[in-house]
Amino acid sequence: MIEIRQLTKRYGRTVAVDGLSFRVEPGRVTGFLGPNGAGKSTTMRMVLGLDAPTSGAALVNGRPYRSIRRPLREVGALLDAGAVDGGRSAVNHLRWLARSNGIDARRVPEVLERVGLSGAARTRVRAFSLGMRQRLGIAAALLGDPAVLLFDEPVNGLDMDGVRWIRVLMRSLAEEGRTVLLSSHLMSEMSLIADRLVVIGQGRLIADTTLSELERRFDRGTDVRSPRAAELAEALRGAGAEVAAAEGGALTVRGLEPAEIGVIASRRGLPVHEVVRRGASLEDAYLHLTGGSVEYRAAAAGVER
Ligand SMILES: Nc1ncnc2c1ncn2[C@@H]1O[C@H](COP(=O)(O)OP(=O)(O)OP(=O)(O)O)[C@@H](O)[C@H]1O
Repeated sequence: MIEIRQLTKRYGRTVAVDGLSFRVEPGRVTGFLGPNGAGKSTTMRMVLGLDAPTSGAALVNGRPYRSIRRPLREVGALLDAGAVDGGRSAVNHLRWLARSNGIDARRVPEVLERVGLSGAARTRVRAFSLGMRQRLGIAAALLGDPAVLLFDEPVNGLDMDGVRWIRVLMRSLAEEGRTVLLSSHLMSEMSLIADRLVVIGQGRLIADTTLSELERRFDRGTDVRSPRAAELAEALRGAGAEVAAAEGGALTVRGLEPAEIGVIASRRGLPVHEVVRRGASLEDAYLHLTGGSVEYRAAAAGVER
């Protein structure tokens, strides 16, 4: 479990994190989402004891990171996949990490296998692609078999296969009962991977929600086309739906599933020519939530004044 309590971090006049509070529970994948400069990395660095809070607390399993005796066994993290000595092979890098943290060297082939790098174990890291570096960073995070995992932008630069692979891995880590927090500035990626979302903007909490709750809140409904649209609209409203006129004479219906719309129409003998479930636009939801909190917009407003 990760607990962020009224966490604030100032760098001179910049407030990077501003009274932030949330919890990351075990057994699920939590996405930490926010535009560039929102304060995600700063928050993660404070969880990992790499930066001291100006006020408030970031706790791992109830304690500040710096008071944990064997941190790699409790918390694994990938912050910057580039921060590895390129002259070392993957296996040597991990062996060195294991040795300096009192971790059994037998973990090294296990984690290489888990991230799909067994075949490249002896290759020097400088020859690795970005995706392979990400995998190596994840292997390092898993080395101490920790219950809490943090990944900063783990899908950065990965192709669709890489994103899918990360999704499967993150889910399996959560299913093992671990606490998994991963950051991204892209809703499209987070919606594929996370089931809970903590959204921040300008260092503040904007939303702490589940993906399904967000989909429900930002549901765009179902478009229905009928030559007897007015009668159908009345029948659907009578069943509790919210009905609006859409483009080209169609109706946009919220509050009823397509199957329910079909049943109501057929009971009334009303012909239906088309039913299209539009679902939620999570990108719209994200823009709606973070609108106004984007750093460059705030900066531009400052220039205008
Ligand atoms: N060491 C530092 N010194 C001064 N300002 C900093 C420092 N680290 C971060 N900041 C500022 O704090 C704010 C939050 O930055 P942070 O890197 O935490 O955001 P982020 O959400 O991780 O963004 P990104 O998605 O771009 O990585 C930004 O305005 C950034 O410029």
